[in-house]
Amino acid sequence: MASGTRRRHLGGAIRIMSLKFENIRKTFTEENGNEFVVLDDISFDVNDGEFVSIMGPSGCGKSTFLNMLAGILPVDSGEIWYQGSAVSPADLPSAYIFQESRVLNWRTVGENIKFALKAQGIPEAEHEERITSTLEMVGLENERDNYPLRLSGGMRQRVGIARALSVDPSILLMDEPFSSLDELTARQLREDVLELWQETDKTIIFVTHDVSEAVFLSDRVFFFDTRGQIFNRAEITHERPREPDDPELLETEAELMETFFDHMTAIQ
Ligand SMILES: Nc1ncnc2c1ncn2[C@@H]1O[C@H](COP(=O)(O)OP(=O)(O)OP(=O)(O)O)[C@@H](O)[C@H]1O
Repeated sequence: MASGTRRRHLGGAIRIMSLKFENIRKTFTEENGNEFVVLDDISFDVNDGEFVSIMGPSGCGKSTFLNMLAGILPVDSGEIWYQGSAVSPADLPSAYIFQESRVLNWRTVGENIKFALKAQGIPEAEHEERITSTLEMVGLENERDNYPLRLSGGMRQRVGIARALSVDPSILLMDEPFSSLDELTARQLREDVLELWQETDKTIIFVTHDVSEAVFLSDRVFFFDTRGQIFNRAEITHERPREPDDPELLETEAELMETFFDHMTAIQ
């Protein structure tokens, strides 16, 4: 993947708020009929081309939030604004990258991407170019005719990324995409995703429960708690490119973890 230069979104001259969530609320009903609140009054905005992470403990509603943005789950109440208009999730130009790549094992890598292109109604005439270019972007140009089960976990996740990129979404929704990979592979993929982000200028909303991953990747990190609220909005101002083991990044991680534990203890 080629390296690219990138404007800085935060603190730089260009800062366009494109996506806004207002008072998003979600409840589920338990088997006994009791309703419980998963997300309560979630409000934040995301700048065009920004990399934001949603961080929080297991069960705090991170995936639920992303699933609502993807239209997989209905939003109970609240509004989503995109480029100045109130929209429904179906109107968001987004693509989802799941924790498990969710590729179709009985189709080749190329066919998996074609499947996504057809599902999105992309004209047939564009398929060839899109398949070729997105496989090149993720370094899988030689695997087009291979089947996913013959690929490593990291490569399968790259197929998932290529499939998402192939429909050219403005917004990428990523739900713990590297959590099932070994740390070396995850590190490589984090760097590759950052390069792709820099080259393509996508807006990324990334869910993780790993604070070091959030700090390494993000412009801002929104911390959700078990009451379904945002309790910390952290701007990560470290220069890019970043090194995962940079002592300054580690210091930021430690500070955020302390804030996190203090808060979780306080609300227990
Ligand atoms: N469809 C559903 N029906 C009922 N309850 C649900 C449903 N989906 C999620 N939940 C519950 O909502 C809560 C939030 O789940 P969610 O998967 O969003 O959490 P999460 O923060 O992504 O957790 P993790 O990091 O473990 O993936 C959990 O208590 C979960 O059991």
